Amino acid sequence: MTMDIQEVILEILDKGCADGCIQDTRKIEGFETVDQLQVLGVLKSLESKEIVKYETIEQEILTLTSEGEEILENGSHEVRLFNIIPAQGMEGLEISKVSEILGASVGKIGQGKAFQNKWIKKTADNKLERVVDAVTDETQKALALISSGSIGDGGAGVALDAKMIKELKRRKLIVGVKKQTYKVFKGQKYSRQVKQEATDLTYEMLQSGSWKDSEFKKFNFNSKGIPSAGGSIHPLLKVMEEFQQIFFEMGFEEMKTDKYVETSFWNFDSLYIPQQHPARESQDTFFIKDPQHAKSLPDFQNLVQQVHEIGGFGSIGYRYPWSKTESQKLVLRTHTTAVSAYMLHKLSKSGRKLPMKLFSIDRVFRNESVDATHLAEFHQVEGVIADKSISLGTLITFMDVFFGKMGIKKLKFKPAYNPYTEPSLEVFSWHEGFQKWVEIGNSGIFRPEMVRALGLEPGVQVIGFGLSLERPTMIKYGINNIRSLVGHKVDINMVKSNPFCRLDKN
Ligand SMILES: N[C@@H](Cc1ccccc1)C(=O)O
Repeated sequence: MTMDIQEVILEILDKGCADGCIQDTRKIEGFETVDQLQVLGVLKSLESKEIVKYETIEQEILTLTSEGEEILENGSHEVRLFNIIPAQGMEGLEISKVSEILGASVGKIGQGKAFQNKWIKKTADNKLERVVDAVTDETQKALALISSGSIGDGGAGVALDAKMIKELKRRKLIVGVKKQTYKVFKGQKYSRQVKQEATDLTYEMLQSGSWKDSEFKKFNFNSKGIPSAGGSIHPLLKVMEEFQQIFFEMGFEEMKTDKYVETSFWNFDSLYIPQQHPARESQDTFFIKDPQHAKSLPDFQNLVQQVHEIGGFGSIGYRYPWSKTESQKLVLRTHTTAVSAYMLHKLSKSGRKLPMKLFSIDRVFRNESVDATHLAEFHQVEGVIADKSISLGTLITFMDVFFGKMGIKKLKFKPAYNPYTEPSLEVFSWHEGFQKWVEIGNSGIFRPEMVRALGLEPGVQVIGFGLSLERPTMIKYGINNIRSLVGHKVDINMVKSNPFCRLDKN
């Protein structure tokens, strides 16, 4: 049977009941087979529109067991026992006869109860005699009440107290199941007709003016919302964006880093890295097989060659024969400093005003053995500043500000070596979580052999620093294997479920 639950409830409320409410939704005519959960759904929806109010009542529904049913039909054991004993004044019944007439179990329980109720007594010659005239079968009556579902109405005149129910349960004549039922009242906005609530203000409503009389569905601020099915931003990209933001805040311009293949010239020679440097060997660098060499080199190659071979700008150079073919070798760039060198040259040639503040965040490649924290490719975050009267103090102050914006307050610098910077500083930060100093980057003041050859004027200094993007991302997202962050083993769910993070947390 399909029944409009809402319609029935509203109809009853409309007619009005004793105190204007429905006492028990379970007792509504025709609701015997209706699931109260369905009723609850209707009540909730009506309540949200303030059409009804309701209270939940925890109710114990009692049902008879098969033994209970049997007693309902034949009477209780004790009454059946009482009934086979002759009336008062007459000779009693021999105990041994009891089980013959009633069966062992009924007889035994019946005797126990009848003695307890002081209905019978035992004579010296093992006979049972009545002590009272007549008895009423309270058990059977209680079961009849339970069976008819009229408990609580008090109609039959038998008080079915908690003690009796407990006793019937103990005797396994009834079982109780906890269920919920509802008491329903008219709400403040009670109406027989339920208006369909609008969920959106539409163009049509505005045009026709119907919005004035429309009821709008309330927002449910507790609703979690539907998880978005579309793309999510990878943690590396989120952290990248945060770095970008810091650079922009500090007045940096982003460099174009879309070429993974560079000449050795830009990757090494222009940075005053000698051609015999171990970083230029194939264990450290990926060389391109086809084509192996760039067709030409920039026009200031002679100056670079000269600085390497005999020096200049106050330097005596490395004093070795510089090879053009070596410089033409194509490589997968090992650092984005290749791009910084290119941009410093290009911008100073075009007469760009100082200071020049440039940054990049992009992929670099190193022929390293891969493990849980190293891949043959990673992302480098790099910044350079060219200006007059820049000193080591400027570099340190800059780093304090830059890393401070990421929430990294405690920095320590350690002297290091780079062929292209002097002095060079390794940057360490105090990691609260790990309770130790962690290396976060590398930095320095670019050597005159490099920046003067690139075309920067005398008196202009350039500071630079670089760090990996993966390291802070792994720390932030608690990822300890780099392969979970980059490459084919990345779990798409990890990408979807990780929120945007701010670098300044822990
Ligand atoms: N190129 C360096 C980073 C760096 C950039 C600029 C100046 C000093 C150091 C590296 O690979 O680690």
